[in-house]
Amino acid sequence: MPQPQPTPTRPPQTAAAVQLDAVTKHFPNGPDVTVALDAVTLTIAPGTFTAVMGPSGSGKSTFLNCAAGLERPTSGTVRIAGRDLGALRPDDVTRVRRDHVGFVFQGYDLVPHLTVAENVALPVTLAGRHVAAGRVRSLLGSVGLDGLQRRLPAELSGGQAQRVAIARALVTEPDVVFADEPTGALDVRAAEQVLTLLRSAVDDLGRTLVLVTHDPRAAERADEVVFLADGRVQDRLPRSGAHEIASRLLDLGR
Ligand SMILES: Nc1ncnc2c1ncn2[C@@H]1O[C@H](COP(=O)(O)OP(=O)(O)OP(=O)(O)O)[C@@H](O)[C@H]1O
Repeated sequence: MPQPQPTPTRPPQTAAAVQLDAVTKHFPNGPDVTVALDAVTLTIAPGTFTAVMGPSGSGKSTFLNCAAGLERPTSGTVRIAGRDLGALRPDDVTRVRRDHVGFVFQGYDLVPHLTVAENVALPVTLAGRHVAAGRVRSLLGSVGLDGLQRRLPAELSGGQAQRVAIARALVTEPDVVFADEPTGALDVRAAEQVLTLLRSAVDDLGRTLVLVTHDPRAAERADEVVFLADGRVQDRLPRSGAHEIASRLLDLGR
């Protein structure tokens, strides 16, 4: 008689790049509680670009911080690449973030005394690994910054600094890139360049992008726009023009 074979252990199935189930986040507010997120359930498919919009105070940054594993929800579950962050020890959450997630923020967040090349390599060097100089050069080339690797952040324009931040977010080949208002401080032309780069990270590299923005022109590049209001998902819109997105946003405020 053939013996039954043991079931092979498989890595977790990752039909979703990011999965939020009933995620709630409360903040103490004097004697009261602010409900920043209220039972948010959302699946973000791999290789897609999702824009998150909503009025000020609607919970966008809290959503991003919880979805990226930077903040722990009060209740509910967040999965990145199939890993339930709430079930992991803090060190393991850090490892999931390091291995699977890249970040781009409005303020670029470059280290001022490190060169452009050192800033790009930082997520890898912080993890105790080495990144080949050629890889950093080619990433800088792909964001249009050939030849700037020895500059310091203070010697860059805002658009250049944000492109360095994008190269840094991509250096670990993350599954998901979270971006919080990455074009908020840029003029129209630099913003267009940054959005084109982020879009191509999705289309050409297969990354998943989750972008918080107030700008309908940024959101019109997304495959889906998720509208938050009062900490809840109020509306979703498949790829749409800036006018349609702006009018949905206005409707939320009514
Ligand atoms: N650390 C905190 N402590 C207390 N309350 C907080 C904290 N962070 C956020 N909040 C509150 O949670 C709610 C959601 O805030 P959040 O920053 O997520 O909104 P947002 O949509 O990103 O706003 P904005 O567009 O103005 O940046 C707000 O009422 C805010 O005051």
